[in-house]
Amino acid sequence: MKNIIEINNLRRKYGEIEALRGISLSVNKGEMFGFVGPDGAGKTTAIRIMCGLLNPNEGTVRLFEEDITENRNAIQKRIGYLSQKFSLYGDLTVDENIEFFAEIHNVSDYKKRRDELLEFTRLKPFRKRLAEKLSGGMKQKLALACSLIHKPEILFLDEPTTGVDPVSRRDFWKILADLIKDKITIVMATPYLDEAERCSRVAMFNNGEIIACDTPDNIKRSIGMTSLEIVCKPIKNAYDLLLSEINNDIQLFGDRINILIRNKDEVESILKILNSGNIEVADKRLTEPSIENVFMYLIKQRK
Ligand SMILES: Nc1ncnc2c1ncn2[C@@H]1O[C@H](COP(=O)(O)OP(=O)(O)OP(=O)(O)O)[C@@H](O)[C@H]1O
Repeated sequence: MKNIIEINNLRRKYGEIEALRGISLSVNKGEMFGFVGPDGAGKTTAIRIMCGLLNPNEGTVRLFEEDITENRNAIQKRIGYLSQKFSLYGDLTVDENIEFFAEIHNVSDYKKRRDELLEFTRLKPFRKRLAEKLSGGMKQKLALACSLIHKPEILFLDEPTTGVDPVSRRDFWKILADLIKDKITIVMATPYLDEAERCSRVAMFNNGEIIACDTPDNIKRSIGMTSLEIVCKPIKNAYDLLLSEINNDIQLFGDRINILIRNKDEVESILKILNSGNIEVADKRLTEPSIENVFMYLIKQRK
């Protein structure tokens, strides 16, 4: 089985709102597949339909080569879902939360699995702690452990690291990398474009559509642009000046400006413009565009 997930032409409306406008994609077994895009782009709706929790208005979902509408119960036993609203029980301990989810999933012989998961998520020292007393990062790791108790073959994660501090995020990603080594397939929605870079493939969602779907490297190459990064000051003046003088895609990141250029000859004319505005350029370099650059570029192209 190559494609463990196949969705075809999914459409879903909420009243007048078209949350999904005919999306299709397939996920290979063992992939770490990312759904990226702004709030409201349709990522959660797509995941809920793929988990069989919401029906589409049109289109099909096949998991493990079977149609979800025909085999919902059997398929749901083989998948895990960590939703944005996944709720732990604050008045239960770490151990008791996992036990509770084991019961929900009818896992009777759960103790060995629980120990493995606590080891795996490095939560063992905290097993007797009430869930409400855990840090944000630990809560997410416990939620992940709960959604893995029944050994799912596909794991759907909806923004699992939103609001989690950077160190815990890194820790969480190490755990996900171990899951991939164990041949679990992961589909993960994330608003963080740096997380998208860690996925084997990415679907970029915008306004209910998929505007690009490929490896991060191929997506970056696909636009045929280079990123010119300039460190200069006063940065705001430089940004305003460039916006008024050139039509390129320009983004401001702290003390640097990123400009997408098609042709290296453009560098000279951009530097001339900055010079004419008495902008002091401390550094400049050409890099491949970031996923964020590309995403903004693709969205603008469609407007
Ligand atoms: N239950 C609902 N009723 C009405 N509209 C909804 C409902 N759920 C989602 N929507 C709308 O459908 C669109 C897609 O939402 P969805 O939650 O799938 O996007 P998302 O990319 O996951 O964003 P977020 O990260 O904010 O959840 C949005 O316009 C949203 O407001």
